[in-house]
Amino acid sequence: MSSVPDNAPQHCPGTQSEDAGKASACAGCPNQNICASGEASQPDPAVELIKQRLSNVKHKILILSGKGGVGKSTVTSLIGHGLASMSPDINVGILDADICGPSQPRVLGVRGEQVHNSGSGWSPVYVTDNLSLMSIGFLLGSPDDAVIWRGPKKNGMIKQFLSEVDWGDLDYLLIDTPPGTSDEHLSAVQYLAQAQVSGALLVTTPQELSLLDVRKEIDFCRKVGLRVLGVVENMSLFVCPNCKSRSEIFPATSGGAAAMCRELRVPLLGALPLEPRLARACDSGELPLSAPAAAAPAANTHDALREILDKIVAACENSSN
Ligand SMILES: Nc1ncnc2c1ncn2[C@@H]1O[C@H](COP(=O)(O)OP(=O)(O)OP(=O)(O)O)[C@@H](O)[C@H]1O
Repeated sequence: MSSVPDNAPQHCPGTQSEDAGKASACAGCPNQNICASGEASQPDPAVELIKQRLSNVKHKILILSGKGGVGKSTVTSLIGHGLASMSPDINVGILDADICGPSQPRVLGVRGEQVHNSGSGWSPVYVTDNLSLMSIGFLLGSPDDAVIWRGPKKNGMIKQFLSEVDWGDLDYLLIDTPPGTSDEHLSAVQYLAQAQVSGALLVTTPQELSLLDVRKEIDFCRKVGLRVLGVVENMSLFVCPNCKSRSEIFPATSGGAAAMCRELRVPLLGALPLEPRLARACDSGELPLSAPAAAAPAANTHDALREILDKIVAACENSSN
């Protein structure tokens, strides 16, 4: 991974270089003194702390999307609940690291719950017996409060989230990140460097606009050495509940996620339909997979989700072998 900070001048030799802080390019750089002292090349102690903290978590998955609003949080909650529903022995945690728009407490129906801090760290909120959630949403005074933080404060919160939540033993930890590739993503990847992340799962709609941004995410993953577990295409088709006709609400003019995955050689995990019942369940905080039959998503949504879950389980098992 590059050791050149974002705010570095042109021709920066990198913080790990022997010339760090001493090259002519370093003159006037705000980091020059730190680099020259050798401090910048020291590993951040948080990396080791996070490795220890997450040592009881078998599979850690980052959920990324290029664009906002493509359903990343919805898909994260569905996958989390879906994995937890496979067996009461499978323990799943969701870390809502979407610091500027934490929506998991609402989607999972635990808005207004309190998190407690004890000697062993923050306890997450339990959505079901084997599905837990930690979100900055729990720490805000009101759900309508806006979080306006600069980079260092956001990075500090990510570090705290990764190092101070007492998850207990988990089979899967899903880390729901903000849209795009920002400082927070880079920080998360750097903090998780020693924690053996299984990989990243990318969420997109079939629209070219969303796919363009997912291409950037895939490039990001490749640059930081993060394995792409696969892509989920969300809101791909709409099946009319009355006449059963199928429509592409977000047309896949360039072949959708399938064509992109073929071209970039990344796995397509599946496609979830546009399903009004999912949107309604998420708004009301009802877990769609536990909803009564009249409000539950249609069979094709369940089948699509099952296929995605099976592929995630297989990809994670593969990465730990
Ligand atoms: N498959 C789907 N069918 C119907 N509605 C959906 C589907 N997926 C997501 N939605 C709805 O789309 C809206 C946006 O979803 P969501 O909040 O999950 O997106 P997001 O990518 O996490 O957004 P952001 O990045 O801005 O937080 C929500 O109202 C959600 O209920």
